[in-house]
Amino acid sequence: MALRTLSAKSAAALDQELMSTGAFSIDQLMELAGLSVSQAVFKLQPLSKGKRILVACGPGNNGGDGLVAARHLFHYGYHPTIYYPKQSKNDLYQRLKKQLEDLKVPFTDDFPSALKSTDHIVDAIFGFSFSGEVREPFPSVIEALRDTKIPVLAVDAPSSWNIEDGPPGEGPGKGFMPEALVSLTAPKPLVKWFRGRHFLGGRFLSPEVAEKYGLDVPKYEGLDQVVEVPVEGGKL
Ligand SMILES: NC(=O)C1=CN([C@@H]2O[C@H](COP(=O)(O)OP(=O)(O)OC[C@H]3O[C@@H](n4cnc5c(N)ncnc54)[C@H](O)[C@@H]3O)[C@@H](O)[C@H]2O)[C@H](O)CC1
Ligand SMILES: [K+]
Repeated sequence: MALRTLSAKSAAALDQELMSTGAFSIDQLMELAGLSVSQAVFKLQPLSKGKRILVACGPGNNGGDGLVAARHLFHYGYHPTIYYPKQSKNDLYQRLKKQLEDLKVPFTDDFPSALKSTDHIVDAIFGFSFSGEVREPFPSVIEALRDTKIPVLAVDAPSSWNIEDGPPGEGPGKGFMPEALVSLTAPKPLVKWFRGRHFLGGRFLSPEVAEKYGLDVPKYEGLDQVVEVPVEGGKL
């Protein structure tokens, strides 16, 4: 049975509730999200299969999840490289960036070259607040993600997909189908169109909040922050 999904509006409302009555801070939520992303990478791309991970980060919190994931990946023994062309001045992102710089994690402006020397890609460009047509400088990046043979893990949404209606019928993201997706807290409606390996992260929700939003909480194993879940029509 397919997991219940959360619309973009409900996902934003849930985050707001977690940060108000739930008493979480944005830093905590992003840290947990990024930790889940890093564990999904570990499951898809064990160190023995290649350590070079290109993390493409967008301007919002989806990009922040990517920055956090990169830090964890460094400590697991991977060699992350960051593409982060639209950097926010916000203190949270600046601190995440500083933490990576202190680890000597490289930042690159040259996405096509970075793509030639990586084993896996994390798409942390846009999440549930994406809307409209992809604006510069991201169209060519989305096209490259669409065309590459290197596996891509999408964070919360394949970037450029409409959160409710799924893959775009035109534009750079037309035909973009990442190998894997890690949904944060709950899958978004776009998951209906997704064909690939699907992970869920969010092992911190209280039973009350899960019930209020009608969310399924699958069984996480051991210390895992992600669990692999079936895609619609697929089997595990
Ligand atoms: N619940 C959790 O586990 C958490 C998930 N998190 C992640 O946060 C994103 C949502 O973050 P938000 O900042 O609201 O938005 P996005 O990152 O999706 O994008 C906003 C960013 O992108 C720009 N933008 C929007 N549309 C376009 C466009 N067409 N072209 C170019 N740029 C565009 C917009 O201007 C903003 O700058 C969620 O998916 C999770 O990944 C959090 O970490 C909290 C906990
Ligand atoms: K994404």
